[in-house]
Amino acid sequence: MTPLLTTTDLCKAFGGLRAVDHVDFSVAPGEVRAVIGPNGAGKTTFVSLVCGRIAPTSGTIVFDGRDITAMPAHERVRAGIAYTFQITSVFPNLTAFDNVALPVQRTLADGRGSGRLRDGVMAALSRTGLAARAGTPAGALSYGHQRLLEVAMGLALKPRLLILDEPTQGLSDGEIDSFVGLVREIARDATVLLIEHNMPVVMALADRITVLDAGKVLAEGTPDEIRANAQVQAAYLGTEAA
Ligand SMILES: Nc1ncnc2c1ncn2[C@@H]1O[C@H](COP(=O)(O)OP(=O)(O)OP(=O)(O)O)[C@@H](O)[C@H]1O
Repeated sequence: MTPLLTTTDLCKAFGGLRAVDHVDFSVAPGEVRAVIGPNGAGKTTFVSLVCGRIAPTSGTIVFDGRDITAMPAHERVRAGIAYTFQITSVFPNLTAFDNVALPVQRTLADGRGSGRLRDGVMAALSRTGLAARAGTPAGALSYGHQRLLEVAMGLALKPRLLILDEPTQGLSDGEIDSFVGLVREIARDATVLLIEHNMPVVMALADRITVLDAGKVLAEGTPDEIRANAQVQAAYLGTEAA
């Protein structure tokens, strides 16, 4: 199957530090791919290169058959890549509805119809379980709901590739369970790239896992293969995956 996303020999250096170091990476359409690794392994830098927030030092990125290495971030959004940030990035003074309306407007390039805008916003809020909170200012939502609102903002773009950077950080156990259900639902019509430290979430959701360590791909495989990989255990998993 033709991959949806491929990086070839992708590198990002910050001065002398190789944050992403010759990464060859490929994701099939429809896959949920987890990217794991110790703090500072280069996970956020890697997905920032994919979504265009930062430019690579060298290497290429191909999305859906197109070389997007030099494409500006906003065009990548239009091409179907959505990224939810590690740090809460909602506008606290706007309602949940208005936060989601911002990205929905981008998908309605012809600017037609407030009905379509409302439908698009409410669809994204409903999928994330936030429909009843449409009128609440985002800053008044719980932390967990603000994280879900970010996912709703990403979903509103109708992405083909949704990148979630540590989405369960700060969520309660109950919120994490609903989040796992939400990602399964999202994965029915989008490819998901998930950076996640919570190993039970990774093992529950990922079709395949890529392990980064010091900017390089240390291992790649199914959850079972990664769990059984001695090198990964030594570098990262420890007892967490037990
Ligand atoms: N803008 C920057 N300037 C300089 N160094 C940076 C910059 N961004 C990241 N780094 C460094 O690059 C390395 C990789 O960082 P990155 O945030 O990608 O790791 P990570 O795997 O996402 O870590 P974490 O799990 O802690 O979020 C780290 O050593 C970090 O300090």
